[in-house]
Amino acid sequence: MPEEKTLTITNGSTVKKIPHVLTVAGSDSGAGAGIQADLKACAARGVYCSTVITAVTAQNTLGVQDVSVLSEESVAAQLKSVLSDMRVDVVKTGMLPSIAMVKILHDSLKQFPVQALVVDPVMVSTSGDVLAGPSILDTFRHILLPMADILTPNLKEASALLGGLRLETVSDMRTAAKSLHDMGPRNVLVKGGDLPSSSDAVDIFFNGTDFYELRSSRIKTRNTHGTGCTMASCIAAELAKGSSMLSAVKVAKQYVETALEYSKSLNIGNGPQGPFDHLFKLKRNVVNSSRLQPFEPSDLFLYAVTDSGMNKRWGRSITDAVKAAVEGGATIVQIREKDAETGEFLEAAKACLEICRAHSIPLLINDRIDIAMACDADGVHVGQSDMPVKTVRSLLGPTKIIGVSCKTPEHALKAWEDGADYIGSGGVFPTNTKANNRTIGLDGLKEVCLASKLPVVAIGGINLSNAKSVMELGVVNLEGVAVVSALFDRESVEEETKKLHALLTETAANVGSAQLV
Ligand SMILES: Nc1ncnc2c1ncn2[C@@H]1O[C@H](COP(=O)(O)OP(=O)(O)O)[C@@H](O)[C@H]1O
Ligand SMILES: Cc1ncc(COP(=O)(O)O)c(N)n1
Ligand SMILES: [Mg+2]
Repeated sequence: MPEEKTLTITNGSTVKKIPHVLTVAGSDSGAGAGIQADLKACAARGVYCSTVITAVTAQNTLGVQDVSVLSEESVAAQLKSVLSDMRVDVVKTGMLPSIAMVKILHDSLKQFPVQALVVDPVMVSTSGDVLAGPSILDTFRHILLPMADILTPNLKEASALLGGLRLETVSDMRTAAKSLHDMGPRNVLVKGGDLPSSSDAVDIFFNGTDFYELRSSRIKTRNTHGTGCTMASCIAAELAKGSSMLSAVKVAKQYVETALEYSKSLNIGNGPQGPFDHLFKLKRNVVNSSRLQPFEPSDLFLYAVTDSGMNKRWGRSITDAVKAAVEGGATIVQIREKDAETGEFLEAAKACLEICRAHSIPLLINDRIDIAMACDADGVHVGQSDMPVKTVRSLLGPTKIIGVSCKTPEHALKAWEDGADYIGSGGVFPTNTKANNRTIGLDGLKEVCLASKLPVVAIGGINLSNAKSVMELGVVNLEGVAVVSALFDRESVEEETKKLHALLTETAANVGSAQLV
């Protein structure tokens, strides 16, 4: 995951830093919500998660059968243990069942300040069971809300905090977001999962100045237990990675939607509200058991992109070209056929897929989502003017790899919000492979990498004589180089790939021992 990559040198040794969220919440024995949802959501987002347990609930898909509230001393001790030792970036709160616990949290955060506090004011479970009684409302209003960087109530919680205000429309949700903001939290997200009349799942985000209406399709599923906890944890995770608040909220919404879509027909328990699968990404291609590993940023190390014109010039078939690149050490292949007949392209893609599968490396298709779907390729690569990433994601499902070409930090941020897996950035150097392609240079590449939340592969005019200068940038998120001419416009594709692989390996060894910026 890209977020693990900040390397720091202390006394000559290399230390890995991982963003860290602490959740202060209740345990759910059914593991759909509460602490268990928080752990899974953070794991799915590549963030470390520590836990302070406030209560132990006996819960399943039918409802809440029992609640045991932990002692205040235990909660205070857990908070001290984690906060005094473990460098927490963001704290997320869920079930806080007593006034004293809110006060203890307040005092702990005064003593050990963190970068942000995400408050999910859990009061009533979706099954209708009370998790924190109305006597806590004043403490929430006067102590908890003013501490929050973001407050994420559902409709019932927003209504309770506002003294029973009726919330039935999106316009009511805006009014509620504004009134809650007046109580002190820096940002408010009123979640509309339970909005009765809406065919979309609509949330309202308010930052004190602007309102944002965040919409996703409403997934038809019984498996929505834990959506609120997951949403708040995912926001916390993205904030811990350094994201802005609006971006964190958008990513969290997209993540919940994708997880629900992927889990819509899961069947766990006999009750009306089931849990969903947070770790759906780990299941990539398991069904076809052809490529068991999920996408790894290191797959981008030596990225071979085929070119139909070059293959023609050298009298090679696409499959011969791909086979040579793979045998020379390419770590991922993209087939880019701008003028092939569809039937012919599909047959070639199937043959290339077999070669790549035999070597356990991913095969992506440039632009042609239909071809990728037809041959069950590992994913696609799209440009800024091709099909939008969100649409591609909905067509290909959550587990396929989606790459997108980005020239600016804004492109990079959007790619991440829309659910891409990596970005290609360039042209780094001038190139003849693509007409009218603006060169961004090493400086432009560096700027994109620093802004990106996704792994980056550099592309455009990269060859044996300049690849070293690209990798020596030593910038975070830069995982490798993508090459066209330097491999495929040559006599021996395999030899050229081997040479480039050796050069990249040597450069990576030198860069790896220096500090990343
Ligand atoms: N069926 C659904 N399809 C898509 N998104 C949903 C669905 N149900 C809830 N959500 C989303 O999940 C997040 C949690 O919202 P909600 O379920 O209202 O909170 P809570 O779980 O705290 O009651 C929100 O972003 C909401 O829009
Ligand atoms: C221990 C615990 N904490 C929170 C919730 C809320 O669940 P949801 O995320 O569906 O609002 C829950 N049901 N149990
Ligand atoms: Mg919910």
